[in-house]
Amino acid sequence: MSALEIRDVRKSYGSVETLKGIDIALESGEFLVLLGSSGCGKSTLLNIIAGLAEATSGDVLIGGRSVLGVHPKNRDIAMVFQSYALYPNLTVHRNIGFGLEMRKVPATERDKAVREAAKLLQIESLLDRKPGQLSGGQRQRVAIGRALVRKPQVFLFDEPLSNLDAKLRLEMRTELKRLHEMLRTTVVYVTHDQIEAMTLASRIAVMRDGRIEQLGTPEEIYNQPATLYVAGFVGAPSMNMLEAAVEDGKLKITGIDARLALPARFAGAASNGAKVVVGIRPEALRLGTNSGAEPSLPVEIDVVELTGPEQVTTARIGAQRLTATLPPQARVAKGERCAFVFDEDALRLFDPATGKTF
Ligand SMILES: Nc1ncnc2c1ncn2[C@@H]1O[C@H](COP(=O)(O)OP(=O)(O)OP(=O)(O)O)[C@@H](O)[C@H]1O
Repeated sequence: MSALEIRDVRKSYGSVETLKGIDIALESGEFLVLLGSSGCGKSTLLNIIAGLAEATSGDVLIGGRSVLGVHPKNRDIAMVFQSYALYPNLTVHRNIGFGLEMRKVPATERDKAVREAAKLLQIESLLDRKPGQLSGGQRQRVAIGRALVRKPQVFLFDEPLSNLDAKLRLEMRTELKRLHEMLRTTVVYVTHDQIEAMTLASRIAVMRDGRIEQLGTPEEIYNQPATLYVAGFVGAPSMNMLEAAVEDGKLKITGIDARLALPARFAGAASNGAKVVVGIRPEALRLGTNSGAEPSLPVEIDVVELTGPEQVTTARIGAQRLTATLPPQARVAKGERCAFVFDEDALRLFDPATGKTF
């Protein structure tokens, strides 16, 4: 039995279909990240799971039970929002215990649960303060504490870190990962931050325009993107995409004479004459020579940006561009002609007509 199952969920606002048939089944303990750009329907889906919005059709099952029509507070879920929604006049202790207080949980039991959560979140010393006396990160911990004490079957997070500054975001991300590894509660987490998705998720659903474009482990999403959209969305700098065509069993990059061998794994899929998009990650490219010993692309260096751990190097290849993340000691200069080499395994091929991988 799945901990959470979403069956062909659709949602329309008037004549606009915001969710166009979403299917997901989560095992207990999974950490699912809904990843996608603004407006793709992530929050709508989360709100439908929470019971804050109603699906136009389809079903949501929590622990094998359909929760359609079930009030949010009876769904055995707890939600953490981007705006922490704490009660400013109540102490941290009462904020964390508020849900339990509403359910008439006796004070001693409540106190025990609050202290347990506070200990997990390392905010025991703050229990007597009011939210106004806390930093952003501490407030977010309180909001998480309030969800924790309910011991729900599923945690729902809606961009919980987006109000924090970069450093704190990173700390809280690690904290969330630690908490999940400890508690192993099923999580659905909405973000548009691909690093958050890659680091936290056991699986990522990349959403686009009301649909799931790809559902897979972070490793699958990164290494085997199913579509050009996914390939471009995950990874920074993003995957290089070169226009090319299949000619006599080779890949001819548009606008230059260079040809690459067509890897055997694509031989049956991409037919002669077919236009293709060649995908290759910036970190798969190295400086090398056009000796023919390994696949190589002739380039002219255009922009070199040292970020500290690497040099993000953008080069021209005909009228197209290629970005390589090179080690800081690589000697490259604007205007230089050289070759980027790579392992054949790193090459991805997409059909520009459908956007899908071959
Ligand atoms: N109550 C509503 N009435 C009408 N349209 C809505 C309503 N709520 C959401 N939408 C629309 O549905 C689409 C999906 O919105 P949703 O908030 O789910 O996207 P999102 O992926 O979470 O985006 P963001 O990252 O910006 O929050 C958007 O086009 C939005 O304008």
